[in-house]
Amino acid sequence: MSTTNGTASEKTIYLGAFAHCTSQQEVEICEAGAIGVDSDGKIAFIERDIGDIPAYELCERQQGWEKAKIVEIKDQGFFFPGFIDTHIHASQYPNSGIFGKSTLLDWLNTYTFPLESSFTDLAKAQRIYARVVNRTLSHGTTTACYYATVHVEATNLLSDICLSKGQRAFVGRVCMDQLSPDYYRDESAETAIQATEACIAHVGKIDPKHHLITPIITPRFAPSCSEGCLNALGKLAQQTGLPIQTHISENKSEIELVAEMFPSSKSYTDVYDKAGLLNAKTILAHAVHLSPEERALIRSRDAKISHCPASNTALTSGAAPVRTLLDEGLTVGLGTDVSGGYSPSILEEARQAILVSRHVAMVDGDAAKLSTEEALWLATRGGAKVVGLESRVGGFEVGMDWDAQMISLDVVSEDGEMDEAENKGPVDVFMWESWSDRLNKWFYGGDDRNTAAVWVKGRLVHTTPKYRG
Ligand SMILES: Nc1nc2[nH]cnc2c(=O)[nH]1
Ligand SMILES: [Zn+2]
Repeated sequence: MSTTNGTASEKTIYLGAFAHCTSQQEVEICEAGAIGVDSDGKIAFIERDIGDIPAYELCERQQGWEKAKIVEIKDQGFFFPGFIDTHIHASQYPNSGIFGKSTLLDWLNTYTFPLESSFTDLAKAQRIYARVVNRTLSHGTTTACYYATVHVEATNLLSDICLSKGQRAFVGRVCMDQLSPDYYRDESAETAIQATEACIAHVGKIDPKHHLITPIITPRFAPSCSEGCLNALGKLAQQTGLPIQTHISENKSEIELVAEMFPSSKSYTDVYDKAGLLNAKTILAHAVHLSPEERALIRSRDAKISHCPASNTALTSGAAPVRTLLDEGLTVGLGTDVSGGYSPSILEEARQAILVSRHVAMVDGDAAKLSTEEALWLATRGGAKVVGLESRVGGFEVGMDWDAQMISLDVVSEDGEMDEAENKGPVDVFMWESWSDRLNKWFYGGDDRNTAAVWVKGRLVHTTPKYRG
């Protein structure tokens, strides 16, 4: 069950344990915390050790907070920052898990283009987009970078749905004027630009200051865009200052194709750079097979990378060298890449990042291994940097927005029996675990049953029966 509170938030104090990343290697866990969130959704104060002070006393201690609402973690759980999905195709959600043994280029033709082309049907778009936003919220995703389709009306609908359900979103109308089948492509570079401008104008009407929704310029990937289209989108990005998202260096056949199609460019990365599409607001998904020169170019432009390990494994694209990317100073976040990736969960993606890093380590050595802390950092602070919101979301600090999830863990009964009446989560706590153990048990074993409630900018956007606010 999911209920939402569409009203403006009231002053609220969140009581109980909380955890968040304080650096790429460190998670701070406070066992008895109190976080005050003002009616504008911003964190006003954080107390790290309230001991057993009763809630009413805490309210009286903070001037102006006497009448604050209290939301308390009553069982074994903790507050955690909302997840940031830096790369997800909302339109492909119905195909999650359906990819067989395909690889990128045949997967696009077999599964993806037929589904995306059907978004002329607005009733279908409404149903799918409502579901994917509900589903990602239920997994704790408070910010998502969405690819929609080429269709203006359906893309605008996705923006409307994110706004009404309260999810922070970057919404991209997909541009593709060559190579895809006739039934699914932009007629020309000019129509691709006009359609993109129409989607930007729509967001300008529903959320003019981009409080929650931001349009994002979206050339699908180099092979599906003519040079004219890439150049025009680069110009549009420069004129509007809007962010850009695209795919890069995902699959070896794709890279060969780019080399054939753009012979005057030095590399895949150079294609985007020449078109003015490589800057500090560019999000490049995959980045599996980049050369050292390409990584240096990306770094010099301060462009960002969305690591999509589940998709890279499912489509046999390769294992991205995340340790190398991080060591070279590139900014990295996580992307589910639904439906190249099979899951809408960033927690699952973080686990996959760890497992893929183990496979890289089996070839390149132990230094490639990511830790739980690093994967959680990629899922929160790293993602926030990728989308340019690192001062607002991704952690708990005074002045940041309350984009958060309440994680709830179940305690095993004395006799070990399961109470079938309750919708128990998959993580069992025996009460001998340290807080770090609990965090790891959630990380490796948890799912959306453990996400009791979710807030964006202080607004409650998802709850389960486990939430007792
Ligand atoms: N994973 C993935 N790669 C792409 N490259 C171009 N389009 C796509 C897509 O939809 N998914
Ligand atoms: Zn993708």
